[in-house]
Amino acid sequence: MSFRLQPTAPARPNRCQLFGPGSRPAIFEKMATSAADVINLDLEDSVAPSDKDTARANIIQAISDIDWGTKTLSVRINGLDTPYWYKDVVDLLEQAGERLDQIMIPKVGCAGDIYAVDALVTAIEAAKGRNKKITFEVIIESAAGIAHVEEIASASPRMAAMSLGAADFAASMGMQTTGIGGTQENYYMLREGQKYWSDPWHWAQTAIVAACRTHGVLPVDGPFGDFSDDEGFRAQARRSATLGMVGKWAIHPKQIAIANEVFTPSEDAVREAREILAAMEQAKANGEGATVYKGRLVDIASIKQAEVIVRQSEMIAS
Ligand SMILES: CC(C)(COP(=O)(O)OP(=O)(O)OC[C@H]1O[C@@H](n2cnc3c(N)ncnc32)[C@H](O)[C@@H]1OP(=O)(O)O)[C@@H](O)C(=O)NCCC(=O)NCCSC(=O)C[C@H](O)C(=O)O
Ligand SMILES: [Mg+2]
Repeated sequence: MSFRLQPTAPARPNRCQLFGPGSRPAIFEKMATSAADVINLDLEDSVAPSDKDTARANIIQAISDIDWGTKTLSVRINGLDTPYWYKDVVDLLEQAGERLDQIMIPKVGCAGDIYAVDALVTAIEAAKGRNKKITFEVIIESAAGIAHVEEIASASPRMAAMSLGAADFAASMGMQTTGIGGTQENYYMLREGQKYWSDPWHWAQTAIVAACRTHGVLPVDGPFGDFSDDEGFRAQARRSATLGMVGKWAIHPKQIAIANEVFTPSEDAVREAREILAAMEQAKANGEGATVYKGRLVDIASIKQAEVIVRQSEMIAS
């Protein structure tokens, strides 16, 4: 371990982030009563330019009027390359109640983007005497974003979460696909005439996970566009969870249950983790740093791996 200890990410459930356009207030109550841990009310790409003002007003109203329970309540503002974002921040921070937890900043390209929003948010919080400090989540969805992913993760103490936005990311990278996440037909290895599909999102996901874990930020997998493909969504979510991501977006309510299932450690996984911890306690009592569990080596690193699973399950249960 480095002399500098790895900071812990915010201890909150973040298995599923449910999105809904700010221009469609009829679904807000349904979002609030859903099983998603995080709600993302959108002002950005699911809202037409002509609807931006109405969507902003709908969201401000709904933040106070609707009972959002214990969910993390987040609003996705417009990108810093648009004429909308400053008004999103000013109106939300000046007019929305204290129930707002978080702002999602899309298409971030460098730490300076976070700095700009932080400066504006900090000034309004002070001017308005807001008691609760707003946290930030960002979307990595451009070549610049992934190239500067670590400076972005450490850009502000407000940073709480970071997602991969597969659609804009693919466009920015010039990828030959119109799919949003999942298997891409032409991304395969060929051996003895057989195709073996690889995961084109893998490298960006691991870069995000490493940057987030270095700086105590939650790494999250973004959208999976084909909401009729449950098994494709499940497979993508399982890969993300295996890599260290804590959750995934839902762009349709039917994706929520699958995300919650995948990002909640199973009873078997928790039982096994607890057994490994017990085996290592016994090893320690015997003066040993390693032992055998179900025919395989477990050692001091295994304690940390098992603790990740136990901590996740305890945090979700609490
Ligand atoms: C995708 C949708 C437009 C589909 O809506 P709809 O046609 O109404 O779907 P259904 O008829 O199947 O709906 C069934 C019931 O569920 C309710 N519903 C629908 N959507 C939601 C929702 N998001 N939250 C809660 N409830 C919802 C319907 O009202 C129906 O209810 P009932 O009649 O009572 O049975 C729509 O789902 C939608 O708008 N989804 C979110 C789109 C969005 O926000 N996109 C932005 C995020 S993805 C992105 O931006 C890309 C990213 O940035 C990147 O670059 O990768
Ligand atoms: Mg996007």
